[in-house]
Amino acid sequence: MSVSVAVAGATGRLGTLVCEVIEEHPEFELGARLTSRSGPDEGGEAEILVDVSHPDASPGIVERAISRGQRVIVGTSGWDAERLAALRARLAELPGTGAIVVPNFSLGSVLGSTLARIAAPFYDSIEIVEAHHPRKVDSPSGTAVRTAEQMAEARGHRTVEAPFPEQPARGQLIAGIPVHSLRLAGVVAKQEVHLGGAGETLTITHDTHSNEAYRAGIRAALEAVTGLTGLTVGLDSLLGLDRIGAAGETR
Ligand SMILES: NC(=O)C1=CN([C@@H]2O[C@H](COP(=O)(O)OP(=O)(O)OC[C@H]3O[C@@H](n4cnc5c(N)ncnc54)[C@H](OP(=O)(O)O)[C@@H]3O)[C@@H](O)[C@H]2O)C=CC1
Ligand SMILES: O=C(O)C1=N[C@H](C(=O)O)C[C@H](O)C1
Repeated sequence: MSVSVAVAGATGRLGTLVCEVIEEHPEFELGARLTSRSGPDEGGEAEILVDVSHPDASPGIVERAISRGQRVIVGTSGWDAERLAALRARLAELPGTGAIVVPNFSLGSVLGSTLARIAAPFYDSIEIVEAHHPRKVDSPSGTAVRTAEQMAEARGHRTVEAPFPEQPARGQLIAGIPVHSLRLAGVVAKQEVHLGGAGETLTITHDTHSNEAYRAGIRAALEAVTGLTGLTVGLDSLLGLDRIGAAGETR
């Protein structure tokens, strides 16, 4: 018997792809296509809820889903460290529940952020530039926020060079790291992490050329979520990337 999945944000760019992945997968069936006009109880009978809606709506959608016992996959942006901490605490109050928040379903993006995390302790000069299509509703991107937070943590929150409160054109500080956002026709999604040291720079760039980049990650999250309890952030642990570069890791 197939597992029923409800999709919040089903009419959107990402939601359309999520519905396609579910419909093509032999183990899942699309239980509900939810939009901004759906009622709070719609889709409640599904075993899994995928939220790919809007950063402002996402916390409410996720709270309703976990409180009725659904496994949850979140692809919506806006889940910064503060929101993640609140969700982790909430899941701990509801034993047996589980959610995975995936800032970026693309393999290359996850690898790029992992490389940035590994490099972060070795440089004191770090900036992130992200570019997206002009219809993106938020900035900076969820991926850039997550990358900055992971890099800051890897640095033990040691500050980067040149704080600049009086110079807004130098970017928005996220976890102490300047982040710059571009919104440009012709772009799908791009992130550059720039690191500077004595006599050298290192740039880690990832380009998303089409939403096809998200397909495999969506499938991986769907296949994993029923077996997860508590909060999982990113595809890192599903890909075995979370331990690479961590203290004590030798591979
Ligand atoms: N994790 C990842 O890899 C990726 C994440 N994203 C993120 O996914 C989210 C959606 O992006 P995208 O598909 O481009 O956005 P779209 O604007 O194309 O679609 C948004 C969807 O959410 C619904 N929606 C909008 N507002 C609300 C609301 N208040 N309550 C419930 N549903 C609502 C819309 O319904 P309606 O049709 O009624 O307006 C629509 O179905 C963004 O946060 C984006 O950053 C995007 C790509 C990849
Ligand atoms: O809105 C988008 O398009 C994307 N949003 C996510 C983000 O905010 O990081 C993921 C990806 O960059 C595409």
